[in-house]
Amino acid sequence: MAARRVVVFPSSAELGPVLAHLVTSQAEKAISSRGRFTLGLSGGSLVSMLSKELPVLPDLDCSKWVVGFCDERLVSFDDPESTYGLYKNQLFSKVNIPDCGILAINSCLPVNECAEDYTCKLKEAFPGDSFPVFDLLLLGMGPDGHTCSLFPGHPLLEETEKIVAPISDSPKPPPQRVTMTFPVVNSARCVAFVSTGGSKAPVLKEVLEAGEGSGFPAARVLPTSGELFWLVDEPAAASLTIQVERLGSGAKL
Ligand SMILES: O=C(O)[C@H](O)[C@@H](O)[C@H](O)[C@H](O)COP(=O)(O)O
Repeated sequence: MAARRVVVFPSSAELGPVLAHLVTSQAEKAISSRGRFTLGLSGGSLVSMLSKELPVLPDLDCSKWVVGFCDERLVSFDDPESTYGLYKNQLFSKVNIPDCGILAINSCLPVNECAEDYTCKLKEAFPGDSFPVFDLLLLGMGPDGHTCSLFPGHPLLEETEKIVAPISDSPKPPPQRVTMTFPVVNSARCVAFVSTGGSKAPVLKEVLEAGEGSGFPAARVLPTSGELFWLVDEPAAASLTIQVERLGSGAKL
């Protein structure tokens, strides 16, 4: 595994622009070497952060982006709980990602079929990869240590074969979701967690300081050969005793 970087910002106001720069610099790198940029999005506070920061970047060109979802709630796209629906209204409407470059679930299907359908879409978008290799996955972490829709103690944590798994007993509503599995997450070239707020402090300490032994799903995100960033704010970092980097808004990672 490549080295992990834990970077602490005074608040999410300083973190946002640095995250946007990470996204665009990974995009440039990917497009110049492979002709496209594959990005996996998560919900939560990432939606508003990315929607605020990306569209204001001068000369942002997303015409070669392919965007998937690290997990998705199985609700219709016009439901306020739909991660796709939120991104559509807040981000996709403002940047030029081609419609064919957005890999969304089919929310009309029952959960098992929905996961199979999304698996097919990912396989088509990543021909030849046994697990899709995304250039960048953006992840959040809940105060319970979940990431994607991989929840503490859930059997899906042990999934080794599927690319996408259905879940119908999510402890966090809505109960029906589809999620990328750890083999996909850990195949990515770069993974960046964004975690802010004091409610994350105890779990962040466990995840970063006890690692996999903590048992928290977020601690199992250890890209096999990719980079791993933890971008956090001071309140989330309040209990950390490990060495961290401290950066402000003009910084580049
Ligand atoms: O599907 C969900 O229920 C959310 O998307 C959830 O998984 C979220 O990503 C994390 O709880 C982190 O949330 P924050 O980004 O708000 O910290």
